[in-house]
Amino acid sequence: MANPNLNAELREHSFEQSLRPLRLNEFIGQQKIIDNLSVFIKAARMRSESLDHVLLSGPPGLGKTTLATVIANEMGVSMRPTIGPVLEKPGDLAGLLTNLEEGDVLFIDEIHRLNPIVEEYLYSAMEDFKIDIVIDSGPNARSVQIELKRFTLVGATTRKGLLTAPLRARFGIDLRLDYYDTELLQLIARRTASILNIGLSDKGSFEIARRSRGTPRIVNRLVRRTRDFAEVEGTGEITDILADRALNALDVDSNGLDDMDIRILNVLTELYKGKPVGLGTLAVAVNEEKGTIEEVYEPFLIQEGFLQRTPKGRVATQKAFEYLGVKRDAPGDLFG
Ligand SMILES: Nc1ncnc2c1ncn2[C@@H]1O[C@H](COP(=O)(O)OP(=O)(O)OP(=O)(O)O)[C@@H](O)[C@H]1O
Repeated sequence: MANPNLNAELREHSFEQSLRPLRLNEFIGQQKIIDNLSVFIKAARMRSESLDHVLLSGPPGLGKTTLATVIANEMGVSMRPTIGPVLEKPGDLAGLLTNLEEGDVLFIDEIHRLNPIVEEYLYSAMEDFKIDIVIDSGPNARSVQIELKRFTLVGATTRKGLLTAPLRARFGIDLRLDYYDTELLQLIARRTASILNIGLSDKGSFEIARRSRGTPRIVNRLVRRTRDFAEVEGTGEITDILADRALNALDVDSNGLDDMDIRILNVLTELYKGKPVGLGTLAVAVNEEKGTIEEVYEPFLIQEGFLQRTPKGRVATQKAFEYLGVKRDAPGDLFG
């Protein structure tokens, strides 16, 4: 039987693909990264060399996969995508590497989740464009060196801190993507609306942008969802009033906090009353995975000043108490 979650994921994936900027000049925002990349790409092309290996880090949905595609397109080469944990054994990596053409981009998403043994093989591939693989086993086992064509590894990670030092050191270009401001997200919303062929007023794009957690992927999702409301209920144009109604119906609050953000803050303010809470305890309390809390929810809540990470655990800030309208205990009672 068809898996409805899988179908929804596939639809979401092909929707994302259709909106992906393909060239540097279509990529909105992250100006410093784009300026630097265009110099590195131009220089590599002038020397007819492959681009140096690139590490892209930052929270999900900010454009790491998109940038890897853009890099390949600008270099005029193909991109072979894979995901760190999919490469279970050195042979999986060798298979990929030996199929690359000169200058190709190998994109490894979630590179912090590479199997350590596979990672070791990657070192010599990145540095010397060679890998040693062991063939046969027992007394016949022997190591064979395979020469690779020069390629560019683009690694993406939401958790740069988890990368080992030797792997990090092998990337010549190290770029960190940051959350986008509202103005840039408005541009992205307009671009998406025009691709989807739906009207979007200025105020409508502002309403969507400011409620998108600084994230292009969320802008795109909200444009698509508000379009449904506009088509079914309205005049076919996304206005601020319609966007507000649609986003409220989708449980996206006026600051872009969603249901899980609010649950996390509720646990920290109401249940633990501003005391530090360990990640594991928090994860159980909100019924979400630790990694998802760390990679998806916390960075935005920290950036917006709702949550702090302390050595003793996660703590809600005064702003969080005020935002939720939760009364704070007197300071003397705090750690009692
Ligand atoms: N700067 C941008 N301009 C326009 N659209 C963008 C931009 N950055 C990302 N997007 C859009 O946002 C969506 C998500 O981007 P992408 O998949 O590249 O994010 P990611 O950082 O790789 O996420 P993850 O870490 O989850 O893999 C894509 O549909 C892409 O088209």
